[in-house]
Amino acid sequence: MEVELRILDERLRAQPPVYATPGSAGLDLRASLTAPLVLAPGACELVPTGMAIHLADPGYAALILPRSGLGHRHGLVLGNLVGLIDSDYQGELMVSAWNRGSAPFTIQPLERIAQLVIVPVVQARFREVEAFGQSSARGSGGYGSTGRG
Ligand SMILES: O=c1ccn([C@H]2C[C@H](O)[C@@H](COP(=O)(O)OP(=O)(O)OP(=O)(O)O)O2)c(=O)[nH]1
Ligand SMILES: [Mg+2]
Repeated sequence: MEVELRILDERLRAQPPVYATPGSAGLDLRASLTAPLVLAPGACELVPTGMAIHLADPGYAALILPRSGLGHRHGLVLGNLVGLIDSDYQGELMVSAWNRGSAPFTIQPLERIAQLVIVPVVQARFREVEAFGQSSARGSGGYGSTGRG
């Protein structure tokens, strides 16, 4: 699949967004910052990535996810938990960087802070009904209805 990409931060030309390994699902996103950004414990800041994509096809979306190492070891996750990039969004990709940890975390300029995963999407047609046409094994059971363990 080919996706249009705009580089908004010229420094990214030396470090373009690439899949780190042939099997990588995520494309690392860098912090388009000119100075280090200190995130106090609990702080959340919107960080630009210096790039924009246009998926164009409503059959796709992109998700912004935390990087595992930063999230687990340093508490750097996302203020929106997951970022959803619509196929018609053409603006700069933004990362809601949230320090959920107990120590300050400093984001360095151009540091890889999150990752982008492109996923297929189904836009359904919804047909209103009075009752569902088929019963299912689960029915309306949820929230632990199948028990624990
Ligand atoms: O982490 C994120 C999440 C969203 N976006 C951009 C792309 C997305 O297509 C747009 C809108 O996101 P969303 O629909 O999740 O936010 P909203 O609060 O519903 O805004 P809107 O009213 O613009 O749809 O913002 C980002 O750059 N980063
Ligand atoms: Mg929205």
